[in-house]
Amino acid sequence: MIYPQKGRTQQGDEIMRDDQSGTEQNAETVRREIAAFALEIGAVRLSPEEPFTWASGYRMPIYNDNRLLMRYPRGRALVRAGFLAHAGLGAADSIQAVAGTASAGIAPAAVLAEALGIDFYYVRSSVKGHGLARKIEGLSREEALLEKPLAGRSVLLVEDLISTGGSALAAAEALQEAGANLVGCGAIFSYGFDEAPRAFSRLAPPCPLWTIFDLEFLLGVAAEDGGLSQEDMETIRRWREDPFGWGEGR
Ligand SMILES: O=P(O)(O)OC[C@H]1O[C@H](OP(=O)(O)OP(=O)(O)O)[C@H](O)[C@@H]1O
Ligand SMILES: O=C(O)c1cc(=O)[nH]c(=O)[nH]1
Repeated sequence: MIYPQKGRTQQGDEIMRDDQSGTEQNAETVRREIAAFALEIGAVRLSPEEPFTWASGYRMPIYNDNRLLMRYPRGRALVRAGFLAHAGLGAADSIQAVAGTASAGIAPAAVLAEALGIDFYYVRSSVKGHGLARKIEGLSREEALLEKPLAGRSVLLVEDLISTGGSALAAAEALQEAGANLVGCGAIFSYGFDEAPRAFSRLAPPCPLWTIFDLEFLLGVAAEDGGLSQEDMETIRRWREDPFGWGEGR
């Protein structure tokens, strides 16, 4: 058997060594590396001529595919380190479980649950139409018998990406309805639109929303490292003038 050389995409050990420190400096280092890596592997794609349709239905010229980050050992190590470095996880001791949003939030949530050595669930966007007919998967036999299966459990929701925040909000509501004490929602990436915090402000009790990095930060890294072409930077600049109106009539 031929074993692959340990290239950049397979490195991870050195990131994992001190990813528990949770300092701002560490968070900043990981944020830089994850943004640079996302650009390097082509996770950020631009297609103004044939726009992407987002989950919210909007037509947009940009698509950030975090699933590609999860493909690589280095990407998984950076995601793990990014979550662990976040100040919101300073109270990690009080978190009893991580719940991922289906489907792209499942892998990062499982990676984090493993790193913290705690339980893992995932939340479907709708109740499954067959089998156990569940919306929240991973309930123990005992939990499944309860009307509020997650009553009293402190759960962190993990999403891969926040655009309007609608998908994460739906999962958060499902967890709260199941009785969970939702301690926060952490995502790998956010576009930084006002829509997401606005959507989350509807939650009662409130749930802090935070991300490892956002579009503004990614563009800063791209400008310094040349991770995006001038043409792509210009496309993004024009789109950002009116992101939700950009796709009208296209
Ligand atoms: O903030 P929002 O406007 O809700 O958009 C973000 C959501 O869109 C994507 O999921 P998608 O529905 O494409 O499904 P997938 O996770 O199964 O790929 C992404 O994984 C987020 O869940
Ligand atoms: O809003 C979305 O659906 C969306 C945007 C994006 O950039 N990447 C993604 O996976 N989903």
